[in-house]
Order: sequence, then C-alpha cells, then structure tokens
Amino acid sequence: MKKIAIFVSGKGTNMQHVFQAIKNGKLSHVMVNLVISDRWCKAIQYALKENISVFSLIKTKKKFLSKEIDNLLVRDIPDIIVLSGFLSILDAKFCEKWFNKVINIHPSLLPKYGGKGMYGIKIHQEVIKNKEKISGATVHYVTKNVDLGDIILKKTCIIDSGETPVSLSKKVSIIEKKILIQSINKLL
Ligand SMILES: Nc1nc2c(c(=O)[nH]1)N[C@@H](CN(C=O)c1ccc(C(=O)N[C@@H](CCC(=O)O)C(=O)O)cc1)CN2
Ligand SMILES: NCC(=O)N[C@@H]1O[C@H](COP(=O)([O-])[O-])[C@@H](O)[C@H]1O
Repeated sequence: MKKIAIFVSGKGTNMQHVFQAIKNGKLSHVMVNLVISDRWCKAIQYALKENISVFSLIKTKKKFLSKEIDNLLVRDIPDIIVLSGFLSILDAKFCEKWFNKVINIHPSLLPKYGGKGMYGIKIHQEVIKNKEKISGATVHYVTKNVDLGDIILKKTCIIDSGETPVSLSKKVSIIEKKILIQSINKLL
C-alpha cells in the first residue's frame, strides 16, 4: 500500500478529490496516512472525519514550520507528499531532504504565473488582466525555487470572451483534480 501525505492551508478541494479517488478506485493501492496544515482551515475539518493522522501547526512560527513538518513525516514516512493549496514556502533543507518526493498542484501553466505571491484567485486575475488566450494547471516537483521544479503534468483550457477570474478558477479547478490524480498514478 503506497502512502500519501497531504499538506493544506485552505478548503482542501483537491485533497477531498484524492480521498474520493481512493474510495472510487481511481487511486488503487494508495492511502492518505497524514494531513498537515500550516493554519486552521476547512481542509482540516474534512480530514478529521477520515480515520488518519491530522496535524494543524497553527502555533508554529514560519521559520520552524518546515522542521516541524519533517518531525511529523519521519514518524510515518510517506511515499509521496502532495501540496494541495498549501500556502507556506518549504525551506531549502526540507526540499533537499525530500527531493523528488514532494509534488504541488498549481492553477496556472507554469512557469507563467508562479512564484511568491502567486496563489489562489490572484493567479486568475493576472491571467485575465493580461488577456491570455489559454490557461490551465500544472503538477510539478517541489524544490527550493518556488513553482520552478520539474513539471510532471500540465493541461490547458481555453479562455472564453467574457471569462472572469471566478469562472476561470472553476474551469482550472476541474483540470487540477484530473491531473493531480493522473500524476499520483504516474508516480506510485
Ligand atoms: N519550497 C517550495 N515551497 C512551496 C512551493 C514550491 O514550489 N517550493 N509551492 C507552493 C505552492 N504555491 C503555488 O503553487 C505557492 C503558495 C504560496 C505562495 C506565497 O506567496 N505564499 C505567501 C504566504 C501566503 C499565506 O500564508 O497566506 C508568502 O510566502 O509570502 C506562493 C506559491 C507551496 N510551497
Ligand atoms: N499556489 C497554490 C495555489 O494557488 N493553490 C490553489 O489554491 C486553491 C484552493 O485550494 P484548496 O481548495 O485545495 O485549499 C486551488 O485552486 C489551488 O490550485
């Protein structure tokens, strides 16, 4: 049985999709063994309903977060770690130790619209403002250089006339779920 640890900061929509994919057989021989958040969030409320280890590091200072997370991981080492709407930047030491074990789902066609400050709806606002014709989502390995790790999967969508950041985020969200499951199947 392969083990996945998931890091969250928000609603956990992509994390929920991983749990559903396990339950409906789209992810076989896979289990989520750990969910960690860097703040209290809806994703934690969802994860607590699953019979797994859940930690919300709400009191951990930013500079100690990566080490605290590492201390939790070594207790039950996962095969891969999935960042799912996780909004803290993992430090270089963590990325080196867990090299090629950490993947991130990002709601843009990286390397465009990635990096510090580029997360959530802000990405889609920039894409629309810049009158892009296409957008999409990317799954990539996590390295110390934010959103610049090797790309695992990428999928595009057309931006329609009159598209808004919210309508685009909904379109991209569908792509995120699809390529996240495909990526996990590819790696495990
Ligand atoms: N070392 C790495 N850490 C993280 C990566 C990565 O590639 N390397 N990916 C991000 C995920 N991400 C985009 O996919 C991302 C998340 C957050 C930010 C950001 O600017 N965060 C703010 C804080 C926001 C908050 O806490 O509310 C910041 O650091 O100032 C950029 C990109 C996850 N970690
Ligand atoms: N750079 C990371 C990033 O922007 N992640 C994005 O945050 C949204 C909420 O995720 P959630 O519902 O899983 O919490 C998702 O669209 C996800 O792609």
